[in-house]
Amino acid sequence: MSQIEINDVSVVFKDHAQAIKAVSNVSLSIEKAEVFGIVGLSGAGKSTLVRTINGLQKPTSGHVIVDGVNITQASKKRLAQARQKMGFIFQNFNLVANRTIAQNIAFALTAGGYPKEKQADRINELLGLVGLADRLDNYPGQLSGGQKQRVGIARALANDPDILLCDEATSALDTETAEEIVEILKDINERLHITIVFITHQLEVAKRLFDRVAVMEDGKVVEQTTAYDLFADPQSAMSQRLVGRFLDTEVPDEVRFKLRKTPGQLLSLRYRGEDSLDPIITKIATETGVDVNILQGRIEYIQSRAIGVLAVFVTGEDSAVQQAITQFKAQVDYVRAVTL
Ligand SMILES: Nc1ncnc2c1ncn2[C@@H]1O[C@H](COP(=O)(O)OP(=O)(O)OP(=O)(O)O)[C@@H](O)[C@H]1O
Repeated sequence: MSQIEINDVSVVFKDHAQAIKAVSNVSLSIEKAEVFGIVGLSGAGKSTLVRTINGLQKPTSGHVIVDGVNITQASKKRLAQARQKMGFIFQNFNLVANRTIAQNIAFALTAGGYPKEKQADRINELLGLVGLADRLDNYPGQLSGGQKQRVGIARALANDPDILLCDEATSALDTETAEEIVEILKDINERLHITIVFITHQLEVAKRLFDRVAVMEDGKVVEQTTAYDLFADPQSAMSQRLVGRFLDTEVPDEVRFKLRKTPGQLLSLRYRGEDSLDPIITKIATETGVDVNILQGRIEYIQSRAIGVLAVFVTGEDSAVQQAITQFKAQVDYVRAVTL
């Protein structure tokens, strides 16, 4: 059995006369020690779904099992015990402003029944883990956003959880700070083998952190795959939209303007591996009689594997261009005709 089993879960909110189906018949299995991401646009149902894992949100139908415990039907006592084993990291840190960093973490330790006399050592240990051992007497207001989130992580780890649930944990941070937080979480996952479930709309985080990912749209999971395959060959329209924004080559407006005056087709290509597409391009150009101009190209690495990203402009007789597009589609993982 997987560590987290989400079985046919739906959540319906009654808002006056209206019923909002925030989560719609979602089933997911999350394995021990993996980093599982949930991505989607705002309002897709990500937070609501993740809150069913620690019982903060009761499903309207379906059930969630964590480490063999049916969270949906558990008694209050059993649910409280299960929750101790799940740390939660919030977008806005949720630190108590008029308490020191040490006191903020002490709250979590006390809630978890950690012996009072051992708390000071544990707080030092936890803050050491996130590189903030020298800030324990500071107040949250004296820390930067990134530092606050480190405290959020230390607090979430207080009671030795098996699972960390992270709701947009990097979204309030600048890119560089977000990367630092991602590195800390990666390290925690690797060293402590803690399962991480991470909600985000930031594809940069998905690229750096996730092993597997579920894509949500309108309460449903529309795709479930590895992080690499999500980027290399997204299947659903929503995944293509999200990844497209992140991976597509940006052709500058001036170039677009020029290209508009030239009969031809702009193509966005993606392919697995580091090898150059030159031989394929030359072959297609020779066989169909089109010209293929490479406008842009780069290699991205996801889970240490390469994805090539290329923008090419294909010119020639209409039928030859169409033939070339068909050949590209047959030989390259992902091909999208871009409207200029
Ligand atoms: N307590 C609630 N009462 C009524 N509707 C709710 C409640 N919580 C969430 N919703 C609605 O459920 C839908 C899903 O919201 P949810 O917060 O889960 O999405 P999300 O993907 O996490 O988006 P965001 O990233 O913006 O938080 C939205 O339409 C939202 O308005």
